[in-house]
Amino acid sequence: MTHTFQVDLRGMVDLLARHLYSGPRVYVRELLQNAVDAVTARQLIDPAAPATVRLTVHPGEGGTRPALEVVDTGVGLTAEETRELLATIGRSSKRDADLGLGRGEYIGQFGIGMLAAFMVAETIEVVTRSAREGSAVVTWRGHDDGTFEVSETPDPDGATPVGTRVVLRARPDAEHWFSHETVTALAREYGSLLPLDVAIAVPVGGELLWSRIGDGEPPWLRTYPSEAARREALATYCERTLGFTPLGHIDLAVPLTGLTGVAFLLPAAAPGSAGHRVHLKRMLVGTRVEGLLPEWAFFVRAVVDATELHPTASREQLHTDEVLVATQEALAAQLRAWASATLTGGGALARRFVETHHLALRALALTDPEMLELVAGVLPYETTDGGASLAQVRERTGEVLFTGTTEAFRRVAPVARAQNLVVVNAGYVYDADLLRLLGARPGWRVRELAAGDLEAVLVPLAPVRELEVMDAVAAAGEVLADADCEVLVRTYAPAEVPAMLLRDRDGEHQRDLRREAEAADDVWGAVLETFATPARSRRLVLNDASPLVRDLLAAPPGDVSAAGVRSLYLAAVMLAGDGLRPREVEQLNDSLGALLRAGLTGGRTSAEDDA
Ligand SMILES: Nc1ncnc2c1ncn2[C@@H]1O[C@H](COP(=O)(O)OP(=O)(O)OP(=O)(O)O)[C@@H](O)[C@H]1O
Repeated sequence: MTHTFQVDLRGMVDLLARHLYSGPRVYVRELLQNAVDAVTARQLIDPAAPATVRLTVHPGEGGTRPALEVVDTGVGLTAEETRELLATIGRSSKRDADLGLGRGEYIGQFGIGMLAAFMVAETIEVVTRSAREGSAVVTWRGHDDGTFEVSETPDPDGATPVGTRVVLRARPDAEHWFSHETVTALAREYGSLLPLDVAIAVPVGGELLWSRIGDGEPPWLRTYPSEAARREALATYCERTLGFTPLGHIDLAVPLTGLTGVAFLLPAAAPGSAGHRVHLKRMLVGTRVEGLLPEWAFFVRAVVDATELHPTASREQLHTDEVLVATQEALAAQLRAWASATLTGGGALARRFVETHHLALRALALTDPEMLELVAGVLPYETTDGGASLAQVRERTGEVLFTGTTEAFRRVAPVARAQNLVVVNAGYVYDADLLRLLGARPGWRVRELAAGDLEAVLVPLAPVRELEVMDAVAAAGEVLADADCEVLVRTYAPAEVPAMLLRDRDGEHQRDLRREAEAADDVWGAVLETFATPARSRRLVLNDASPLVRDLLAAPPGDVSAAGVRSLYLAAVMLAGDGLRPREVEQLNDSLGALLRAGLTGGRTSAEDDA
């Protein structure tokens, strides 16, 4: 024997309310949408038929619950259809070629919209007269316990006009969803761009006046007396719907998916995309819809309307399919073309755009080579020669030398600046990738600053001085042997910098290898040894222009000078942005202790005291 699935309506409604829709508010959208779809269907049969939707809120009085009435001049339903469509969850006339005309023209398609109404209604009454078979008026009454009744009243003279009246009576816990203000606000929010005559009754001095919902034509499609007037109207629209005054706007159009709209430039940098305001067939889908624009487009928020994109079942996001992907690609190309034209053209907007959205521009530059060259020409970077674009740096020096972190930049900047070495601070997000890509482009030489670059511009000592300090340097080298650090003396500006630590990526790698070799067993250690070169990976460059260093080099070898060398080294490590390890903290304390005691005892160390 074959059985039919039973549906627990309360359970289904609970599921919808809690897990599919963002909340009961969508019930207004579902009603509006059914009315609009019904009117669309009637227009296809009879283009001369009236096309209106009227909403009336009936406040609860004298023990009755508040109710919302929606009357449309749509296609209506026969008795058969009401049984078939309204009482079967998942059944929709809009998907089915037999029952309707396929889903192309309609907003609905899933056959669950009516259920949404049960999130707030105890009973739903539908009184309808079909445009196709209009001899009777059908009344369908559904209850939230899952039961319904249908009755038919003959109406051969057509006293009741073709169309449908839906009345929702509030559930006791949902009466607040039926206030005039709430219904008006929700209807305006969802229906502001609907192309039909949709109006809500406003009680004025005991009378009801019809107030039209929405503007009908999207503001970006209207005609304006001038480009300036259009710009202003769009800015006002952006303020009203998105809540900010835009720096400017970018027109969007993808004919393939019937998409039109505008992307508004945010007036301040945003950490990521806040989503977009998306309409499908003029009905609002959501105010924070994801996936429409590419990820790098976080400098804009868009408002669009499309006919061929598909919603998810909740109708609050877009369904990710190939149509959406193709649309996203087309929109990405339009944003890129706008950015390219604006940046090339220069001017006030281009300046504000670069100033405000440099991070987004970096992200954009990673998406295509042409944008990369353009961004390299306009994006300001901090360099040791003041603010400049990468193209300007290349022009000045033939090559772009950069530090990969801001800490590294701060460390080398004073010395590099004093030596006229132009170094770019490429420490921001995306910079490393950007410079790597740029380096691979013809005509660009891009390189991360290496220890050798700085060393090369530091002035070597005169031979006589070199001889003078030779022993002191060798002694200092021994002090720092355990830190894997070589000691050099050079003269450089500014004299206030007594020492600096130079490191190579390569050198650091060698250092790691050596450490591993020490820890590894003999065979593996020997293999690693073959890769490691004996050179030290770090170099402490003492500045012979610094009086402090000159004193240190002139001091007799011993605990005090060793403590001095150790302190300079550890200070340089900290300045390089590296934290001290526990062992190094101990060494720093020991060195400071030695120096302090020497100072307090007039140059003698505790060892000498003991003797
Ligand atoms: N105002 C109306 N006039 C005429 N037919 C209606 C009306 N409201 C609902 N219907 C019929 O009831 C069916 C079921 O409606 P329901 O809102 O549950 O689903 P849907 O609109 O088809 O799809 P979706 O779940 O995507 O909203 C519709 O397909 C339509 O045929």
